[in-house]
Amino acid sequence: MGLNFDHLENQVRTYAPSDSAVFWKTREKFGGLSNMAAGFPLLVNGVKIRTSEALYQAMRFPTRPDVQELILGEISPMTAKMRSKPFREFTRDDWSSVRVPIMRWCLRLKLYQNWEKFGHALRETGSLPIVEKKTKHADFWGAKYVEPDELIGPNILGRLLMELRDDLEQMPSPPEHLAPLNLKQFLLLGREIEAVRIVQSPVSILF
Ligand SMILES: Nc1nc(O)c(N)c(N[C@@H]2O[C@H](COP(=O)(O)O)[C@@H](O)[C@H]2O)n1
Repeated sequence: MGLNFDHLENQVRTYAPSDSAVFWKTREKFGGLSNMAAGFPLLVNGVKIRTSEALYQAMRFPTRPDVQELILGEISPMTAKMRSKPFREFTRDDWSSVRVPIMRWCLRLKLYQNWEKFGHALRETGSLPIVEKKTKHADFWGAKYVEPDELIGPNILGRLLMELRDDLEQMPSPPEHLAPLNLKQFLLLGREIEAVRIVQSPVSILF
């Protein structure tokens, strides 16, 4: 089941935090679900990538391998995100319509290349709604507290994670490859992204 892509930012949802798997800080409960969580390395076109956040931010700039390199070179995922900010005018022009499939692809890769660890993080949520908590704005990816017992927002990241959790239930093992997205300029460091071979990638091997 996929998300309906029409005006996603208007598709606001309401969640009861006490009955949800709410995450924000990476060291807190369910923190492994955050794109900012360390310890879920990725390998794309032979390029080592520390976090799904760094990969997602790099994908904004397919025609700027120099910017991608700066983002991927950052050790902290938050700094990788901050690195992208001065260059946002160079974001691919179709970003608002491709960012959700790109995020979905990043999350799939995070699961397939970190099968046990990320699979466990997803399963640990049981059947609870998954919600990324926002402290200031209920921006596109998360939801924010409006009352102590009410989180409201589009929560697109949480919804993609729930979709992935549903898919995981049907998958006894990771696939051998993750297909690239059928997008123009799906590039990493100047090379078209190919089908990603799924390697299990403990941090100690990669970094
Ligand atoms: N500012 C911030 N701090 C965190 O700890 C976060 N988890 C997030 N959210 C993540 O930011 C990514 C999208 O950022 P943009 O839409 O490019 O601004 C995405 O991974 C969110 O989950 N933000």
